[in-house]
Amino acid sequence: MASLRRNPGTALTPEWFADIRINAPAVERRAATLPARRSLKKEWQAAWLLNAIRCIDLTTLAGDDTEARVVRLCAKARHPIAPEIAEALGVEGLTTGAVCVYPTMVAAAKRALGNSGIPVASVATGFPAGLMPLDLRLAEIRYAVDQGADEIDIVITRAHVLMGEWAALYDEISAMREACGAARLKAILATGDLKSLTNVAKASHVAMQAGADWIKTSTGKEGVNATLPVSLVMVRAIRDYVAQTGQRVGFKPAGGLRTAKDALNWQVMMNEELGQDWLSPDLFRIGASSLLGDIERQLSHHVTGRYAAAHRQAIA
Ligand SMILES: O=C[C@H](O)COP(=O)(O)O
Repeated sequence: MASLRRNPGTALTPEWFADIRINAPAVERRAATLPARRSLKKEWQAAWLLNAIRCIDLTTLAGDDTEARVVRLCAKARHPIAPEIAEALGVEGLTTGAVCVYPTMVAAAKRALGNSGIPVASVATGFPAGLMPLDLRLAEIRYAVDQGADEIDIVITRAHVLMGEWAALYDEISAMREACGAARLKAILATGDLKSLTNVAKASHVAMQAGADWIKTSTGKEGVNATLPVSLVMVRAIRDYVAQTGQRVGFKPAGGLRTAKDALNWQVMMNEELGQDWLSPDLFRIGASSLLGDIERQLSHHVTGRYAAAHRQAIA
């Protein structure tokens, strides 16, 4: 079995990020060109949307989550588009990139996904705020892994970023990575809480130096979650890290990606900033709970020429 990509991390190396100053207006101008700059040809749009589906971490992270809802979510992850649409598009075996749930739902997801090969991601470390003693946060990671989680989406202590306590941030993420064992780690930066794009860039570097396998924008619970400007800053930090270490790190925008157009925009950015390799589930995931519905609607229209009136069974 091919070994999964891991980021070994480095020693904390402040000189690689201490002098970063992000020119926010310039980033915002560049991000604003993405949706307009590249109108994908119609026949290519379907292919890009299918690619987005295989990169989705299909997510339910709600206080009223039930095992039944998780079972329905996993069924959707295994068969994300209607059979007749898949057949018309000549697609077989399409699944989402992963399923993302709370720790106590991991076992149900593992059972429901069976031998599909779809990874289960679990949030942990006191999601979404992370304000718990470190030993309890590490215990939660170990619990999720013991339940069968293949990936752990951790949240960082935002105060470490806001106070510039980079060693403390590095140490906590390193400890979390160790607690993950064989499970891969996604570091949620909660960028909507970080006050500046410069802080987002620095936190991205520290998370990668501490061994994060992906860096992720948001929990989906902040006031502002994934945006194209923030994503641009994070993927450029990844580009710097690859140049500094030769190690590849994945990117996961999460929170508020709802439309097929969002899926196209983020993929155009990934392709233009990092290259085609970053359009694979190993290096790109979209954390989303409702995006798949709009992609399905667009694919159905692509095949039939009309929008499905009553959309397929909702998950929730
Ligand atoms: O990580 C996943 C996010 O919580 C999903 O956010 P969403 O419900 O806005 O798609």
